[in-house]
Amino acid sequence: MIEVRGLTKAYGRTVAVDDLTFSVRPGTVTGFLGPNGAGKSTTMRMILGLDVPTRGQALINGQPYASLVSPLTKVGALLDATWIHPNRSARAHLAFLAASNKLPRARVDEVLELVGLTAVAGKSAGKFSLGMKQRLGLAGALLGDPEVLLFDEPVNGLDPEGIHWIRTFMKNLASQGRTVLVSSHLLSEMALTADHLLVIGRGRLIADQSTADFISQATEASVKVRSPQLAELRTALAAAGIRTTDSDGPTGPGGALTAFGTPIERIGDLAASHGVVLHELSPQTGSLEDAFIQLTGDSVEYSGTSTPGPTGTERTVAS
Ligand SMILES: Nc1ncnc2c1ncn2[C@@H]1O[C@H](COP(=O)(O)OP(=O)(O)OP(=O)(O)O)[C@@H](O)[C@H]1O
Repeated sequence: MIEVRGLTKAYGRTVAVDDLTFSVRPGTVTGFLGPNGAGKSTTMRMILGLDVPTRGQALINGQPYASLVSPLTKVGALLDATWIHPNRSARAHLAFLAASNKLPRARVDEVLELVGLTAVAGKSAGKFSLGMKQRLGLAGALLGDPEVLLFDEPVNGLDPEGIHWIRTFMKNLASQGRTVLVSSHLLSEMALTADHLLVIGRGRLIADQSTADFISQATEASVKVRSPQLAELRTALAAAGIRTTDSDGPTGPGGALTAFGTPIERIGDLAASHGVVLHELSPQTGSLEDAFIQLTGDSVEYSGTSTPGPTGTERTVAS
């Protein structure tokens, strides 16, 4: 369990983290989201005792990091996978970590096996691909078999297979009853990985709720309907006071509409009562990306226009 109470960090006049209070519970993957510069890394660094809070505190299983005995057995972290001695082999890197934390040497081969690096354990880590470095970073985080794990952007730059592997790996760690906090900008990936979300903007807490609630609260549920009798259906829905839009947009092939604010059963019943044939009737839920943009819009420190500037480059304006 991670508990953060009134956590604040100011760098001169910049308040990077502003009075954050939340708990990260065991048994689930908690996603830590926020626009660039929101304060995610600073928060993680304070939880891990790498930065000193200006105010407030962060506790791991009831204790600040600094007072943990054998901290690697309580909390493991992957903050920067490229932070490896380039000439050291994966096994030597982990053996060094194990020795400096008085952890059993046998654990090195166990964690290499867990992350699938046994076959390359003798190779220089400097020659590893980014995906292999991420696996080595995970192995380091798991060396002490900790209950609490923090991962900062663990899937950054990985290919789809690597992303899938890390997703499954994190879900497994949570299902073993561990506390897993993971930050990422890959929202479609976080929607698949995290059951719970902490969302921050400009250092402040915006949301602390289940991923499903976060999405449904910020986006409007709707129903997509495809029919060869679209005009009749549109008229029938309008007569029933149901708002619709053209699903395929002005340039699409037509034949489908989206109806808002009405249960799917009522749409189906109305179509049947007007003798309208349906080829599709499907519920549409908003995406995590839609919800994120909706709820963090005011917290984005630097936003770009989507219109290229006169030289063809994107204009960026501070909001
Ligand atoms: N050592 C530092 N000195 C001064 N300012 C800092 C320092 N570290 C972070 N900041 C500032 O604190 C704010 C939060 O930064 P932080 O890296 O925690 O955000 P983040 O949410 O992790 O961002 P990103 O998603 O871009 O990695 C930013 O305005 C950043 O410029």
